[in-house]
Amino acid sequence: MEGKMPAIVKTKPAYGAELVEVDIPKPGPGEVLIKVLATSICGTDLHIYEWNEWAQSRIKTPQIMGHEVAGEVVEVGPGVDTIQVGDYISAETHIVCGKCYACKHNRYHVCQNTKIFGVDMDGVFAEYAIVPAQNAWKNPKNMPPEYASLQEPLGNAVDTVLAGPIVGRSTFITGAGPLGLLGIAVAKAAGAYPVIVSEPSEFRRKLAKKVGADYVVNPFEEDPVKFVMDITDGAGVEVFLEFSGAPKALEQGLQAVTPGGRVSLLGLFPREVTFDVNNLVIFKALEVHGITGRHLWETWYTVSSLIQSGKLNLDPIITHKYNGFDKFEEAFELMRAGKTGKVVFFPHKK
Ligand SMILES: NC(=O)C1=CN([C@@H]2O[C@H](COP(=O)(O)OP(=O)(O)OC[C@H]3O[C@@H](n4cnc5c(N)ncnc54)[C@H](O)[C@@H]3O)[C@@H](O)[C@H]2O)C=CC1
Ligand SMILES: CC(=O)[C@H](N)C(=O)O
Ligand SMILES: [Zn+2]
Ligand SMILES: [Zn+2]
Repeated sequence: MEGKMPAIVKTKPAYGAELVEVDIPKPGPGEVLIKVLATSICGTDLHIYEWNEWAQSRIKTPQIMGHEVAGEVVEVGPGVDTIQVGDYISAETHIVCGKCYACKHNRYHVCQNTKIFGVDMDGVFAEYAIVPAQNAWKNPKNMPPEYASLQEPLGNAVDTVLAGPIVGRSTFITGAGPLGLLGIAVAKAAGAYPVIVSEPSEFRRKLAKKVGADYVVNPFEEDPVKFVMDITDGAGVEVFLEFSGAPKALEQGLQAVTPGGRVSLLGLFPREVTFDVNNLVIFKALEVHGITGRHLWETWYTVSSLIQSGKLNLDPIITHKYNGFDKFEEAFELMRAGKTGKVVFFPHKK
């Protein structure tokens, strides 16, 4: 395929990005070219857009942004025999080596040589994009592209929620950003009850209720730990899921989880965190899980089945849909202001 295409490019090592015409890429050995049908913004894209400390340490400009995607394969590179033209795919963002100690122990999600597209190489905020064939995930033809694009972050949420037993378990979630909202949807679909959500943004507390949260609390106005204890008759919750990356939320969640309960930590903290490990973890004998990426490939099977089951209440989470990329700056600013759930672009819709 020859020609030019619009793409959202991090052109300079500074705040923002630009919509520019770039060459449609050619798939190399082991790669496929997809027509991007839907692509969604992740919190990591926002870090890159804002050009925070982490982004400055990791991103090489100029680079096409984005890593959440659903598309149709339009060209395959040399040596590709698992994927063919016409396949409808999404993509695992972690490109793993298959050779390191972690990969040899089937822990691909923590491969020591992970490269992430849209982070370490050109991404998918464009009309066409390159995906390594080893990272392609085939979608059922009837899965809406906006749902298919959400499978990657849904994978983070699934690994967070389903790190242990959840059916009938009382659950406390801190942070109802896009990922926390997906976590609420997964927890409810998996039978957690009650699901109690702590979130300072009123817009996102309302979204959390729409997605299925049983209780919501504003941690900036009332003590979420007391709120949880009142609901659980002083026992605390069986499960604490951290989706905010706020140090205070972490401490509150560890106080709110019942002794012997379990904890999943997905949120990334802005700096090192100090808290009373002896009394909040050790003497409570908590089971604590660090969550990153997605288990390859079982998490993708779980996500796809959950979406096809119709039990995931995703529609309230997709708050903004844009045809083309023209209004991408509006999209990023709204997300930055915490006034969105998931934001999806449809590059070919006019
Ligand atoms: N471990 C991993 O593999 C990945 C981790 N992440 C991280 O997961 C986190 C969630 O991602 P997004 O939803 O996109 O982030 P986000 O920043 O949009 O959402 C975080 C939410 O936490 C809320 N919050 C802030 N302080 C709080 C407090 N004290 N108590 C309760 N809620 C509070 C904010 O209002 C916001 O709605 C981020 O830290 C992100 O960097 C994202 C992708 C992958
Ligand atoms: C880097 C990312 O934001 C990505 N969603 C991931 O799972 O690693
Ligand atoms: Zn992401
Ligand atoms: Zn590896």
